[in-house]
Amino acid sequence: MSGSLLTVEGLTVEHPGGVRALDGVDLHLAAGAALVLLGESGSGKTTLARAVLGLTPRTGTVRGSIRLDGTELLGRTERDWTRIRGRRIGYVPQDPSATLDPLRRIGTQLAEVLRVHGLAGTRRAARAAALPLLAAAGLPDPERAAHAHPHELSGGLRQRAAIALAVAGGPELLIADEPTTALDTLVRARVLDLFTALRTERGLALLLVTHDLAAAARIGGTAAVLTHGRLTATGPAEELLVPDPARGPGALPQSPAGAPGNGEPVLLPVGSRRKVRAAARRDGNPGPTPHPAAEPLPPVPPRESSR
Ligand SMILES: Nc1ncnc2c1ncn2[C@@H]1O[C@H](COP(=O)(O)OP(=O)(O)OP(=O)(O)O)[C@@H](O)[C@H]1O
Repeated sequence: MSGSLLTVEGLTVEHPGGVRALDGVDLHLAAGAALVLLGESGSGKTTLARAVLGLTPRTGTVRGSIRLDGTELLGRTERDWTRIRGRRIGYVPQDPSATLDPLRRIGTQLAEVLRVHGLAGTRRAARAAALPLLAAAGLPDPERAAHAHPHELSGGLRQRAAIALAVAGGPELLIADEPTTALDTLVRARVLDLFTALRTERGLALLLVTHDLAAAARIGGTAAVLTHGRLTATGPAEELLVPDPARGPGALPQSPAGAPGNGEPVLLPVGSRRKVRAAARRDGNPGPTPHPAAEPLPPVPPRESSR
């Protein structure tokens, strides 16, 4: 597919014990675009994100193709991956402590990424370059954040620091795996908006893994649904996620299932939205199975403070 930055074709991943976590998955993500990967627990979302990062466990088997800008990623050596991860593909995990070293200052960690990828010649230049990165990630006081150890920041700011680390190498693709699950509602909205800002300002493509439909709606772009390792729906987020008419235009999707406006978002198979909504109006048919409830996210909130 022309214009595709990430192309996944026929991706099948088997874990030991014959667990087929992914089964013939095809996905495309254009440069600068957003793809939200939805699915219930165990549907294979993390397996897919990890496969794109070259992190499938050695005991697993991977078949198919994963191409970044036309270059095959499957079968790369660990040495190749050290140049791809961080530099071409950034990664934001659910828990920022998975990428932030608790014993080192955040500025030092950012400076190291910049130097490893040849983006700053000297330690001093790297430390100076870390500050605009922290500012771009929405840290209100970049100097303070650079001098802080991770535990000195609030959860939301720590996740922002992890995002700064993920984009420090100037990747074209950012993979975020449930990056807001551990955050409270307000902070969650701010961090999601940061991903959108990074896309528009830096042209980053975003692959967001989540089971949170409100988060998916806030990110927009294309949504893809995994069910037991297979892709069961894909299309524009606004087509797959049903907005609640009772809440007015621009409101986050709410489920018409059972009781309209009951606070539960709902995901519809591609092409069925009109049919299902008509049926729901006609006879109270609950329609498709709702995904786990997600709190509605607030509109553009102010920035969080340092602590
Ligand atoms: N290392 C592993 N060894 C064996 N089975 C695994 C391994 N990792 C994942 N699985 C299995 O693969 C399937 C998909 O798991 P995966 O973690 O990708 O799902 P998920 O959609 O990300 O779930 P969650 O939302 O709970 O994180 C599950 O059945 C899981 O138990």
